[in-house]
Amino acid sequence: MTIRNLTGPGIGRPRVQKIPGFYGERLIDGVVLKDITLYADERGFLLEVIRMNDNEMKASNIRQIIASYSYPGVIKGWHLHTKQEDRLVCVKGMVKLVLYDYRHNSPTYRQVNEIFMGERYPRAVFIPPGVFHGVKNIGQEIAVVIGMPSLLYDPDNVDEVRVHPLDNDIIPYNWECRME
Ligand SMILES: Cc1cn([C@H]2C[C@H](O)[C@@H](COP(=O)(O)OP(=O)(O)O[C@H]3O[C@@H](C)C(=O)[C@@H](O)[C@H]3O)O2)c(=O)[nH]c1=O
Repeated sequence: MTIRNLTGPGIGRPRVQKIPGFYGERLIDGVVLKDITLYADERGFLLEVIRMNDNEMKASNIRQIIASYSYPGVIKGWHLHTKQEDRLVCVKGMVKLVLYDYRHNSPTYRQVNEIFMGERYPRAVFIPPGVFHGVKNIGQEIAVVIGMPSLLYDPDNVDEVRVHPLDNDIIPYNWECRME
C-alpha cells in the first residue's frame, strides 16, 4: 500500500534512537555516557553511582558530591563551566539532560545531545568544561540528580555561567516535549 502526498506542516518521519535513550547526530566530543546496572530484588533495588577508580569518568578528579532536586517540569540550566568537569547520575525520577557543545575548537561545536536517564534508565554522564548542560524533570515526581564536580564549590568564585533555558539567543534548543 503506498501513501501519497503525505507532506506538509506537522508531518515527518519518526526520530530513531541509534543509542538508546539518546537523540543527537553523535555524542559530543569528550562526553562519556555510561549505562549503570540496577540490582533489584524483592526488598528494592541498588545501583553503583560511581567507583572512585573509574578512569573513564575521571573519578579521581571528584572534589564533592551534591544532590540536586527538581520539581516536575522544572528545567535547571543552562549551566556552563570553564574549568569544572561534571558527572551526573539521576537516582530518582526521570530527567532529560541536554548538552550543547560551546567549544569553538571542538569537532562537535554547536552539537546538541539529548540524554534520557533516571530510575527507568540508570546511566552516568561525564560532562567536560565548555559544554552547556541543562536538566529537565520529565517525570511526575521530584527528581534527584547526583552531581560530582571536579571543583569545590566556592560561593565567592563560582565557575559557572548561566543562560536562561527559555529566553536566550545562544542555544538553539526548545525544551518543550516533542510529541512526534
Ligand atoms: C552547586 C552548589 C550549590 N550550592 C548552593 C548555591 C545556591 O544557593 C544553591 C542552589 O545552587 P544551584 O542553583 O547551583 O543548584 P542547581 O540549580 O540545582 O544546580 C546544580 O545542579 C546540578 C545538576 C548541576 O548541574 C550543577 O551545575 C549545580 O549548579 O545551593 C552549594 O552550596 N554548593 C554547591 O556545590
